Amino acid sequence: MAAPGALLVMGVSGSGKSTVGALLASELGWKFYDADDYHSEENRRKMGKGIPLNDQDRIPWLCNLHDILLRDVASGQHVVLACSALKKMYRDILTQGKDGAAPKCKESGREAKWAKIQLLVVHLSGSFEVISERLLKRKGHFMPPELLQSQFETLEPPAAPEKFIQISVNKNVSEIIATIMETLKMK
Ligand SMILES: Nc1ncnc2c1ncn2[C@@H]1O[C@H](COP(=O)(O)OP(=O)(O)O)[C@@H](O)[C@H]1O
Ligand SMILES: O=C(O)[C@H](O)[C@@H](O)[C@H](O)[C@H](O)COP(=O)(O)O
Repeated sequence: MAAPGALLVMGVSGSGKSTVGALLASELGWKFYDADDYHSEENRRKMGKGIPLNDQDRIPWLCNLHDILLRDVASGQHVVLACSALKKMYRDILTQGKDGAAPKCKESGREAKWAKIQLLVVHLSGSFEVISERLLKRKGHFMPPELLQSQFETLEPPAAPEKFIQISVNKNVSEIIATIMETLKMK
């Protein structure tokens, strides 16, 4: 795989995407996007009420993120995106835009350009017990811990041909960052 232009840090709520993604971007000098910041008010309200999002809620959000990434990567900017991206279809929308969401992504005509972009997926993986414990301690976040079960049910871990690495959330943040940096050096 050629050096990735974009890196997706994915996983269920509370797996450490925002923490790891922000630190990693700062270490690499890459631009950082946290997908949490791009949810509509409606999506936030829904999650806040303890109702899991469905495909319909997530597709426009993912298309918007795709458009943002496409614009950056096309201009030579390297990016780290922290995003749940729980299903394979969601990751396909992030990378290809059009696939699975043809009429909804504004930039869908440009996927030929995107096809050349290398995306490395970093899956932060852990047990329900460890992650729920972290969520119960986390303060000031709109996502209620009760939604974690549905996140695990929705999760489709990345698999070949996706370019991915899986890292255990049991490692501390520095170890996780070091593993990702090592992987990037080998690309
Ligand atoms: N590897 C880790 N080890 C211990 N605690 C972590 C680790 N990664 C994240 N945390 C903590 O777990 C909580 C959830 O992390 P966060 O980055 O908000 O996850 P996400 O963005 O996936 O929802 C935060 O309180 C964070 O400080
Ligand atoms: O796809 C979704 O259902 C949401 O994106 C969700 O997975 C995400 O986790 C929330 O944005 C909460 O934010 P945290 O992941 O930071 O808890």
